[in-house]
Amino acid sequence: MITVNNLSVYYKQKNSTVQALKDVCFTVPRGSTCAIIGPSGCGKSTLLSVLSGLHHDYSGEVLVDGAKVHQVRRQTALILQGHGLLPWKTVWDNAVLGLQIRGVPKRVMTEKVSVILKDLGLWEMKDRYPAQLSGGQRQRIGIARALALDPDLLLMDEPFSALDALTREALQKQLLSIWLNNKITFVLVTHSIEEAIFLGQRIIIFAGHPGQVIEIVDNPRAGDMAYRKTKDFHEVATRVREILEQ
Ligand SMILES: Nc1ncnc2c1ncn2[C@@H]1O[C@H](COP(=O)(O)OP(=O)(O)OP(=O)(O)O)[C@@H](O)[C@H]1O
Repeated sequence: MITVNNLSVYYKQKNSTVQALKDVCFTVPRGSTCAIIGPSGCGKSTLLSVLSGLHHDYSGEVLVDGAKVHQVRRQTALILQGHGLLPWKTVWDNAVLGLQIRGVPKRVMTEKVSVILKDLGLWEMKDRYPAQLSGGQRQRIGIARALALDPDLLLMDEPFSALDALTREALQKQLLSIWLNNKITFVLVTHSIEEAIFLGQRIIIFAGHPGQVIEIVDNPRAGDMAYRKTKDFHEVATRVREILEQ
């Protein structure tokens, strides 16, 4: 689904240039999950901007579904940290926003968003405003809005970082069931080793300034709800921690 070859990104400022990524190479198979982890400032968010088509000033090759990424792609959804909710709109109005912008007929929109809100446990609160919800519920509206667009690729930038541990685990599981039911490809940027291992079948470890890939760990058991409590899980966690500490 994703092929990245020798990707380098520079941010040009008035009097200087910052290189954010250097010679990044990796692939993500269709329908699989991938976690991107690395220290602050190593270019993870920049990578998501490139993959989403928001940042197209790069060198190297970036292909999504076989096509070069040079603009925002219709079937790619991006969920950012702040979830981008409009505070003056209700849960329902926030969730249908993307479909409204695309001019989807009201009946189709209502059917689709109703199912998604029910699946995500947001139906009862559809007339509330974001300020009247918990952090986890707000994050789920962001996910609902993204899913309503029927993406085949879901990109997430630290979606659960502001949540407490239990809410975070509940949302991780919810994300996995969405993935199991919809078979979309997802790429998640995270600072949490646990989260990367629970959710990422491929874990891409970044380091440095400019950011480079230092290791790619295959983690095929990600996606199994019972994985977190296994010995394998803790072994992979130790390995990833050692690589990050190098
Ligand atoms: N618009 C910009 N202009 C100039 N430099 C930028 C810009 N955006 C990011 N950078 C720089 O590019 C590098 C990578 O930033 P990026 O936000 O992609 O890292 P990150 O790994 O996502 O960081 P964090 O984990 O802290 O969110 C950093 O050195 C950052 O200062």
